[in-house]
Amino acid sequence: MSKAAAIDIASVSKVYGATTAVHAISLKVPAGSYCCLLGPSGCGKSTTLRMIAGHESISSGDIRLGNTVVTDLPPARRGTAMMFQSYALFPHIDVTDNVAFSLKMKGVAKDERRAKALEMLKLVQMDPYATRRPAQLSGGQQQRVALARALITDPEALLLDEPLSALDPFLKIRMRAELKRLQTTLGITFVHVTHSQEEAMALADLIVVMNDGRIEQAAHPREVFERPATAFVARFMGDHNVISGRVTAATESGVTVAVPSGGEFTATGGVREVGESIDIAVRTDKVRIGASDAPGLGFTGIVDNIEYRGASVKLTVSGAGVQDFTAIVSDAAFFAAPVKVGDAASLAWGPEDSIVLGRLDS
Ligand SMILES: Nc1ncnc2c1ncn2[C@@H]1O[C@H](COP(=O)(O)OP(=O)(O)OP(=O)(O)O)[C@@H](O)[C@H]1O
Repeated sequence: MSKAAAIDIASVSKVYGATTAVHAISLKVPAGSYCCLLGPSGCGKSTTLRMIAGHESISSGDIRLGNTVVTDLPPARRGTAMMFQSYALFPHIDVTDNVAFSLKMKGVAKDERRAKALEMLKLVQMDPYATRRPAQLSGGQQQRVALARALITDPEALLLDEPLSALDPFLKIRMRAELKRLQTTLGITFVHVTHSQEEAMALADLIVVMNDGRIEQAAHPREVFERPATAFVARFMGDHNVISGRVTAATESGVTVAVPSGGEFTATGGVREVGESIDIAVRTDKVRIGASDAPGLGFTGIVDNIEYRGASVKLTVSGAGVQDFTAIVSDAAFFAAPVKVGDAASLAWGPEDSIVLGRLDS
């Protein structure tokens, strides 16, 4: 129905007085992709989105939408539409007029704009509510109206700032599926800001992990999960243990790392030099209880905590200079040889489950 545009962010910064909210980030979002900007509060994701939308000026760098440099264009001339966290519907007019509002601003005749609004309401399954006022709708319904209102301008890219954060957990999951369906149906580029890893994993085909105004990693969710680029990404995505230490041996295929007053661990990938301080990551779900059959791929420690999670059991073990190392094992594996808090336990993992994390250069 609409055409999708690629978004090219080239060395874009945002400075507010003494605060640099975004530090010279560069990112290419392919046309028609579902991109999630993910990161903790204050990392600069909303500022980045607002700069794409044109609601925030760009301190330096350029943004292109398709072949057009939009850096200095007003929001309405960029080919983007934005859906805000608070849906900001007009309370005194009905749903149809709310959706038709931007067409009214453009001088489109009443019948034509109401017909187009109804078409958009059908797209989000809200046509039965066309004559209601916003106050007569639930939060989820208001959100659908806000979506229809953003889509009526036929944007090449839809920008969404925490669109699901006001919804209850049940509705959140339903609307998540709706957003994905809409994006697939329309085929346009979506850029969605969220602080939820789960939401980003469920929706995106490009996750951009931000921290302190910089991009730590931009990749497909599977790659972000399987090959986190930095210790920040590994910790933020969860499900990884991060071990810090100094390189004592390095080959082309990997390293050995000594933990201060602790053990030595091996990890694959990432060319590193002896003496460097680095982080390695071990996936929590790849750890098993039992002695390691290779040096550097396990340790023995004391069990600090055990949480039963139904299909799995989460164990926290400290030893070999490593604190609160997490292992998630299947319930069958755990109950075959159960351990208690305070017991000594050996943990082990495979060579491919321990990887070298990169550094954040710059
Ligand atoms: N108008 C402003 N004036 C000064 N500083 C600002 C302004 N807007 C944002 N900032 C600062 O810029 C940084 C990034 O803010 P931003 O809103 O982009 O973060 P965020 O990742 O979207 O956070 P949240 O999830 O809390 O919305 C923060 O340190 C914030 O305090």
